[in-house]
Amino acid sequence: MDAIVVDRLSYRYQAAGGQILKNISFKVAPGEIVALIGLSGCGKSTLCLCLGGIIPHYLGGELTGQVLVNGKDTREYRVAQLALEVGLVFQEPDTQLFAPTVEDEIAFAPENLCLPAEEVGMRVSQVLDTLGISALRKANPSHLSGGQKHLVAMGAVLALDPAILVLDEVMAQLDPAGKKRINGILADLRRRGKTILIVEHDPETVSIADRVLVLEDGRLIEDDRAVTVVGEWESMLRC
Ligand SMILES: Nc1ncnc2c1ncn2[C@@H]1O[C@H](COP(=O)(O)OP(=O)(O)OP(=O)(O)O)[C@@H](O)[C@H]1O
Repeated sequence: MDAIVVDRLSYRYQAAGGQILKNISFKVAPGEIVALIGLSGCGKSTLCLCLGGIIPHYLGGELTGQVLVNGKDTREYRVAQLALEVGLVFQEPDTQLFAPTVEDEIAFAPENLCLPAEEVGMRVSQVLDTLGISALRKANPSHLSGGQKHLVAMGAVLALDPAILVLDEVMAQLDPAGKKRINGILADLRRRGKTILIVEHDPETVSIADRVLVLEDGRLIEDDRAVTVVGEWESMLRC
């Protein structure tokens, strides 16, 4: 079974305006890392919100076509149920972080599932270790750098152990060393069987990806192996 199936997806926000996503179809196999690139405003974040069910459940609007995550139609499952399948890390980590410490932040979702305290503690330690942020355990998330906040937000979703991760520009605020570190983390997560869709502006950051999807004005214009498309994309940017 494919991890993600997007079939003829079109979407228009509730507010007046045109279609943001236009007849998009693609599939992602389990364990694949797929990069989604495209110019600002082309609809990348909107597509991420569709994958997590935030669209249409919270934002309404007009959605046609189908989105399946691990076989679940996002229209038929609640966002909380979908969160067990898809971990969504938003572009602005501040919208996701609210707890007084990093460990509370990461513990929040598994605690909400009423998992035993011992299991929650184990998940928190594992996630901190995977992301290399054990030293930040007692830190206040609001005092961290943008890049560290993204790691904590990623930790909060990884604590639910979803099979699919959707990362919306988590590397934008990182220096080259930080980007390299995230690429290492993604490679590690892939080894553990996770499927990852990562949105980035900068094609350089998607070197880890098996495939690149290119979105232009709400349309999927490329779905190809990374090497070819990144080369073409870079030349487009140089024009
Ligand atoms: N809640 C909303 N209501 C109405 N229009 C919206 C809403 N959110 C985004 N849009 C519009 O949808 C279009 C696509 O936005 P989106 O954030 O998905 O693009 P993006 O490719 O992720 O851009 P960026 O790379 O700058 O984050 C934009 O024109 C944006 O103004």
